[in-house]
Amino acid sequence: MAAQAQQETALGPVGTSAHDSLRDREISVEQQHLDRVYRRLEEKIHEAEFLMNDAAQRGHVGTPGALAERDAQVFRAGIHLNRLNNEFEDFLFGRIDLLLGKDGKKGPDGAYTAVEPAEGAVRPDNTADIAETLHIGRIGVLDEEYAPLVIDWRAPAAAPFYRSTPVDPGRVVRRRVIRSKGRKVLGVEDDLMRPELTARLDGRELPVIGDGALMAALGQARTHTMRDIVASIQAEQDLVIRAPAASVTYVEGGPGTGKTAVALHRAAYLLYQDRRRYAGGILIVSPTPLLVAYTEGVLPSLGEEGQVAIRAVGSLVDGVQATVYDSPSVARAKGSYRMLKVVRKAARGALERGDAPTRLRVVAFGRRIELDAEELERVRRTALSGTAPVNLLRPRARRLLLDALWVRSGAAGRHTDPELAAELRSSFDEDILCEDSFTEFLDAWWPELTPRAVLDAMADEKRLGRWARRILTPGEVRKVARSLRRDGLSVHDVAVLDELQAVLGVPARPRKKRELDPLDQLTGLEELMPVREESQRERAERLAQERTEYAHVIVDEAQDLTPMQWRMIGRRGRHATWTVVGDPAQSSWSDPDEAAEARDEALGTRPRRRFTLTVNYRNPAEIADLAAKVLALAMPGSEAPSAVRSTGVEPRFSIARDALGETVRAEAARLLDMVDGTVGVVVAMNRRQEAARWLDGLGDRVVALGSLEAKGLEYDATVVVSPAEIADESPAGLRVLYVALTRATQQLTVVSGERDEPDAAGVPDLLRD
Ligand SMILES: Nc1ncnc2c1ncn2[C@@H]1O[C@H](COP(=O)(O)OP(=O)(O)OP(=O)(O)O)[C@@H](O)[C@H]1O
Repeated sequence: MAAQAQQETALGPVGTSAHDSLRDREISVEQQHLDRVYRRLEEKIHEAEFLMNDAAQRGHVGTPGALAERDAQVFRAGIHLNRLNNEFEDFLFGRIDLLLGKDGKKGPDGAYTAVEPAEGAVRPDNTADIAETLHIGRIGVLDEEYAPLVIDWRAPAAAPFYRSTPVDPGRVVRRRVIRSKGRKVLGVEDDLMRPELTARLDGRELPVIGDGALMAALGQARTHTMRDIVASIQAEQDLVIRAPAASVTYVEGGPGTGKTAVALHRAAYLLYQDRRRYAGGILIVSPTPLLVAYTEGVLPSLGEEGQVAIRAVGSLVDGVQATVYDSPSVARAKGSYRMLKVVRKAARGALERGDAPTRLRVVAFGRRIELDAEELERVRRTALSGTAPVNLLRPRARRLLLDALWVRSGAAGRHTDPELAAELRSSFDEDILCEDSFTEFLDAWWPELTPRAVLDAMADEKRLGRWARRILTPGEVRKVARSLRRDGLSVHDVAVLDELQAVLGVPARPRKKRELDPLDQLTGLEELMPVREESQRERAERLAQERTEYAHVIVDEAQDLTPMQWRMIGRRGRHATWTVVGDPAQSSWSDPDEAAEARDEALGTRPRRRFTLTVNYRNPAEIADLAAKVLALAMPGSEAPSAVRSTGVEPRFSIARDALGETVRAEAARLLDMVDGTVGVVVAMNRRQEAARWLDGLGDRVVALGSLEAKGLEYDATVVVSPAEIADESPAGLRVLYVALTRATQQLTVVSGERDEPDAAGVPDLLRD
């Protein structure tokens, strides 16, 4: 608003056409710049292609030095081409006009580095000249003279674009967001950071267009994929994105404060800062596959393909994609620290199978020797003592069996001479080891256990009962065993599988010799080479398969992780730096203290850098105010973030008398007519399938979601079905309801059933004052 006022004062009263012509003129100024940028990009693409061809022509032979140089050249050109060829929707999106800086120093990107204006940059009569104009884009582009045509948004010189505010403007006079599609500039929106100044650029007064980019961005209709926020990152968010990578960056903030967006932009920023280091991989852990699908396009739109693996917590183990949810009580048993104890017992106990041999018979020195069940049991117990991974104990078990057979053979006391005794023993062992029956026995009696096989063994209620004695209640044992007999793994089973993998261990196998390209060895750069044919998802999957640990781990919706899940993620970041984002008020986990302990164990003693995000960019105030009522019940005393805008549209309440499905369908259809984008219908988890049927035929702008699946997502409009059902689903139900109520960017309808005890206006008990 300040910007508009300034514009009108500067130009005098203006009619619409004057207004439009000023806007058109400014658009054409930016268009000229964008044309120049594209001309330069084309030159760079030709250059990169030339370099690639030139390098290829140098062939595969040469001195190691020449080959290394060739490879490095191909690498650089490849990265470049990959970036340049990326069709960015709005390649160039920002501009700042700056006062003269304190010193005349330039940074590596060709821009002046000073944050504060030089003395005298503003004259006593509050006039000033613009000394520098910087354009900000998704990647940096230099002109022929190495002057910056576009500054990469992650470069230090771009920071004032995000950090500058009218309260603390630094050198920035005007901040402009440029909207473009392909090569065409469509619009500009300006914010004036120093409204008190009359600033001149090339002798003309600096014009100001529009009333700010943030509101324009927030008002846009939502699709099923998240957009980047690169053109409108706010100052408090920028501090998080650019925080140093070291140790743990811990970010809290209520719904809609941009935690997910910030986490994704931070991944892109870290790669920009230190690409080599993060070639070790960045892992982003997301709560659901729906949120992975929703966010997965953001990094490519920021110019980052590969290097970052975004994975749902149910897909962290290779080859597994769990989407099934356990009932709250089963989830609680499987996710808690108690399960760790059960898993450790199961991993050892799984060797005792009904079909395992109970007698070992061998022939050595021409005699038959036998170990009975009791003896075998004793050997097994001795072998299993301690905590070493079960699969690595097979050689120890074999040795103990040989010892027991040796004792049983009676040959032990035959020689007093130690050398002769040792020789005799070694030929005894050899005799047995080359017998097929011994190896067959060992394979059956001490097989290599897979996590899956042990999990299957846990599905047997009797066996699980033994392993979980005094750890789980009999009721829990029954329910957990039953859940494991169902088809398909649950999200919580995945952490159990991963723990089993750690407890069982993988025995060393003879290594297959990999055929190496000698160039790989020379440079080690093959990991960094962009492979253009691969999509982000394919590359992430490939990288994840190759990797068990990452250089940086970003955890989104961290408040939901169970202790077992923290352990699983912790194993992937033992040497990593971390960014952890979450909101305790949205936690669907019933025991936050236990989860906090597991989190602290995963993060170790690394120092924490804490940030809080305070502004809700998603919900209009009308929806945020309603959700705040549930927050007050779920977490009394905690503060809701303040909504940045208001739409004047109050949430709507509707009562479904006997026809829940029909009412929900009608409300969803109504919202589809009112908004351009998406509609989400959030129901209690056990109504998921039913709800999908209610919406049959309404088109793909509307989706039905279980309450736990709504996590992190957003829609133009939402229908929240029976708050009471959602709240009663689990001990964390009120917090889950808070999540459900905070998904809409424009409109919210609450449908109540009988259980909600709605008043005459349809407002359910839980949402009344
Ligand atoms: N600076 C910004 N400019 C424009 N849009 C923004 C900005 N910050 C956040 N948003 C938008 O606000 C919405 C909420 O952001 P995001 O999903 O990252 O929030 P969140 O804190 O993760 O929310 P939740 O905790 O509810 O999952 C998104 O649509 C995001 O694009």
